[in-house]
Amino acid sequence: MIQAILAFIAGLVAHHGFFIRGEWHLRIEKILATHLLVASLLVLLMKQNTDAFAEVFQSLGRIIVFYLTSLFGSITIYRLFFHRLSHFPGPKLAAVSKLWHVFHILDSKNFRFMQRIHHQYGDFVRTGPNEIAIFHPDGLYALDGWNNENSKDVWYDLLHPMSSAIFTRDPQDHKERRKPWAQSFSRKSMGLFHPRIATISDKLVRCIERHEGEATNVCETMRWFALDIVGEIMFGEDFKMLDTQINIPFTTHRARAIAVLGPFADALWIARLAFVVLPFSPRARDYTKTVEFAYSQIKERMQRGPKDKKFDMSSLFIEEYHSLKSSKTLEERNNLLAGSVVSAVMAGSETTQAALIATWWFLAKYPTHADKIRSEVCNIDIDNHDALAALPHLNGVVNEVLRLVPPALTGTPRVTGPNGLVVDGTFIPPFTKVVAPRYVIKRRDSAFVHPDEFIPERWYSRPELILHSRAFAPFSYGTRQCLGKPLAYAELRLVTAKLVHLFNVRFAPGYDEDIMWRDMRDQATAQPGKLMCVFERRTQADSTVNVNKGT
Ligand code: HEM
Repeated sequence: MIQAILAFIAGLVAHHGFFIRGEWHLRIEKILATHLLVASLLVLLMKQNTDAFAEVFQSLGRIIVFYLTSLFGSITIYRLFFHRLSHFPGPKLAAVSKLWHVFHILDSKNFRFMQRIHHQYGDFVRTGPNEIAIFHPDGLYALDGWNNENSKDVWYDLLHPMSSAIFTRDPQDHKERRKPWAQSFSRKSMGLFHPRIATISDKLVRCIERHEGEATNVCETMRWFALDIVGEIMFGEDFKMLDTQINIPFTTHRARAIAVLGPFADALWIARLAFVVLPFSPRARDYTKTVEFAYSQIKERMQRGPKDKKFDMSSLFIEEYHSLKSSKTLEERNNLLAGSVVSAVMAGSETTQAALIATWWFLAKYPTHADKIRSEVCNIDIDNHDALAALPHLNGVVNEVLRLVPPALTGTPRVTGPNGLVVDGTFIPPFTKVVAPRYVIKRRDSAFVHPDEFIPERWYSRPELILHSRAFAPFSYGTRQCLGKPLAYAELRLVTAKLVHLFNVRFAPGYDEDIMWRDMRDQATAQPGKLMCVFERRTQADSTVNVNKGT
């Protein structure tokens, strides 16, 4: 009996003395080890009083049951009735444990799940024990707008111990780490990159021409393009995927590694626990291989120097690596270098790839928009980025795609500052995890008229269809906004303009156009489902038809 009482008290102490305070996701190994150690000590102690192992393990089992009952009982009661978020609406089980959310998004469809939650519970919903999802159109600005006090959530320890501008949670470090990225995408650097992006877009054209008139796997082709661009910009040399039309092994490892993020991104400790317990599991190996690939590329680049003396992002990361020699250890610098490369490869390809796939879905579905772009590009130099940036319909299409399929579908969680956060009169207490699900917010009818419809004109000739411009923000706001935005826009404009100019596009015969939506996964970035299209080279006659139609 005394054992049971002590175990019960230990459960209460563990909750109120430890788990209720601070962050534990990075100490999961220690928590596990400590519990195993205590259990072993208990076995040794009990073994002194009896020789019967069965009796010892029976007692241990009883202690564990009492300990866990009191620990989780205390957690449940506290979270349901005494937590400062208990007055927010939301599913009761979500308030008790994040596992409830994880269970509902095992299919990696968090963006759809969040939409259902919003419809059921409104603008501010408790989606986790210490988490509020903000669906109000002001949500994105409230999280990242200028002068906000919010910080990055534990999600950003995803690559720990690796780090980068994207993943560092320390505001001062973040400021410093942004510098090489900002320089990479400055006007001057972009001026050097534009001709190289144009060269790779020509490779894309040739790649599509090889399958002209046949069904093209758009997801695969756009993945090759996006990764070849990253290779070129990052290392001064593309991965030759458009040339060979073969996936490098990295793509498979990466796809399997990020699949873990679909259900577990918001419960990072589960993924960490699984990696600790099963370090040789296929998923853990995929993650390791993904990181190893990125690291091997940068090490090779360090040894060989810049390719043909071309400027690349690596030169800035390598410069940063050397400049930190006196302030960081070798291990820290290696972790920063590897983290920066992994971040660049992921952020630079997964996002644009998703937007490009969605672009071809919309243009195959609504060919009149392709015609409108054609009429804009027929008299300009398509490789001239400034000229493309000035075309209203082209940019309307790009923005409308980013609105309806934001490459960061949900994500970018924050923690409110010491003064909490007020959004539309609702006070969210200090140190609460907050998330503003992009996909849902961008489809709110209080933000956009006919929110589910594809209307590129809203971005130039029909501004009355935008009710709440702050709900857009596909690249986020403020000091944490996307640094790759100039590169992303350059790719999206150029590929859309060039392919539309040269090809007619339609869905492949027999292709079910719902598949891209139905199979879309939310794995930190959007992973659209399969898209099969036919690209047919345009002839002079096509152009004449369009001119006659006045498109
Ligand atoms: C359509 C394409 C893209 C979209 C929609 C997009 C979106 C975003 C968003 C929403 C964030 C904020 C993330 C957060 O707070 O955690 C972000 C950050 C970032 N993105 Fe992008 N991105 C795109 C392309 C790119 C590209 C091509 C690169 C460069 C290789 C890039 C580099 C970055 C970096 C470095 C950050 C971190 C900024 C910071 O925290 O200071 N992105 N992006």
